[in-house]
Amino acid sequence: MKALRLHEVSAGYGGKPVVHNVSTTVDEGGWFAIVGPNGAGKSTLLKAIAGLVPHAGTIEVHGRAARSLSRRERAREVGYAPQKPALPEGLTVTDYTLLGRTPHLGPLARESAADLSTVDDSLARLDLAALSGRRLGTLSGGEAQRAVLARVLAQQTRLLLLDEPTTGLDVGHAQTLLERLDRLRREDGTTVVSTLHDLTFAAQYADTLLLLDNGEVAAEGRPEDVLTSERLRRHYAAETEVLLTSGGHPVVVPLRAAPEA
Ligand SMILES: Nc1ncnc2c1ncn2[C@@H]1O[C@H](COP(=O)(O)OP(=O)(O)OP(=O)(O)O)[C@@H](O)[C@H]1O
Repeated sequence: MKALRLHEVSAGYGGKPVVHNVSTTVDEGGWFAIVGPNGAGKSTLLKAIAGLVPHAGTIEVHGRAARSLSRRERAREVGYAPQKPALPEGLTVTDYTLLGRTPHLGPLARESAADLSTVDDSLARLDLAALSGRRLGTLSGGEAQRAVLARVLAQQTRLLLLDEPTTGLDVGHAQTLLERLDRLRREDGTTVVSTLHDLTFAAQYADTLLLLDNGEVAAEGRPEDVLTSERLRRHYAAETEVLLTSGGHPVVVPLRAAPEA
């Protein structure tokens, strides 16, 4: 089964689409990265899939029309981590992560021992156990980013929508985070759909890239097929050289202009 199926999806704000006619499918257990220049519509497309922005066309999540899902049903199917989350500063990391269990709580809205154990597991997976009692307002940017992911992991959905999950992380923390997500994907069969600005990271982790420009699909396919210096010039106005790692993954190197004589 496909985790996600989009057919001629348009989405935008105030009735004005900024994403136009996107059709694609995402395999269950795959990692699908949406890339493209600033303002291309990447976040808007993710928000449309998460049900936060209205859309035209069809979005199916695990074979069910997204429009037909109640909020609670959707929250059990789809976990969404925004690029700029509004964090309640006074909540502890544990209490915030526990919010991820909300769609699973029974009528009395009391969390069970199993819910608490899921929270502990999510915190451990993101290396946050030592910070579990800290208030969100006291965390560094990278720690707060991990807390947001812990809440989404605690939601235990089969599909994760992650908007720039490595924003504000240094190369080591970004790599560790992407490795953790990759492990989750391999161990639990979770599907990851993420936007990623770092094309070299995107090429390392995603099996498919969707290149959006001006709200339209400019290219889609394997990273080594999508990332060409010609496309990066056309869609990003960037001069680059695309190298290959020994493992065959593209590496995008920005080139400095030749100094004027
Ligand atoms: N809430 C909003 N109301 C009106 N326009 C918006 C809103 N959010 C985004 N837009 C506009 O929609 C377009 C696409 O924005 P979006 O955030 O989806 O792009 P993006 O590809 O994620 O960009 P970036 O790489 O800069 O994060 C932009 O022109 C942006 O100004």
